[in-house]
Amino acid sequence: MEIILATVVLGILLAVFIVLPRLRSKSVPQKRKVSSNAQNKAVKSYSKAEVARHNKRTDCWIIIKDKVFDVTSYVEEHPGGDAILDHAGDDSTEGFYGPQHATRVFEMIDDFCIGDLEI
Ligand code: HEM
Repeated sequence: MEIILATVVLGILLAVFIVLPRLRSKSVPQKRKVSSNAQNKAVKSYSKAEVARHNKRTDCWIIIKDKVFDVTSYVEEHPGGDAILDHAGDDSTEGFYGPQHATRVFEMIDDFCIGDLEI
């Protein structure tokens, strides 16, 4: 009986002082990491000259309304084919908001945004 009681008390002490603090300390840095990544993403900005260096099929950045998008992974998937490369490394705002794009396309670009254009 005493042995069982001692085991239960030891188990509770272990949970309170060792297992729970570890679980808590693991979750805190994870939260910090996510928020700092999100901040970096929002703050990053690129000059026109930097964007201009990414002007090919295998490395394609475009500018849409003062934001910079890395669409390299989308070039081959683009339903409009190579039209997405017309202004690779440059301002594609006019082409992007052309009549060929349904409004749902405007929501797709967020996934490709890498930052702001330096003004
Ligand atoms: C992130 C950037 C872009 C995305 C996500 C995107 C997406 C799409 C999608 C989904 C379509 C199919 C039509 C639709 O569903 O409305 C399309 C068609 C088209 N896109 Fe884009 N597009 C992008 C950039 C551009 C740019 C910069 C141009 C430049 C002119 C362009 C030109 C076209 C053309 C001409 C079509 C029509 C294809 C056809 O119907 O024959 N797109 N695009």
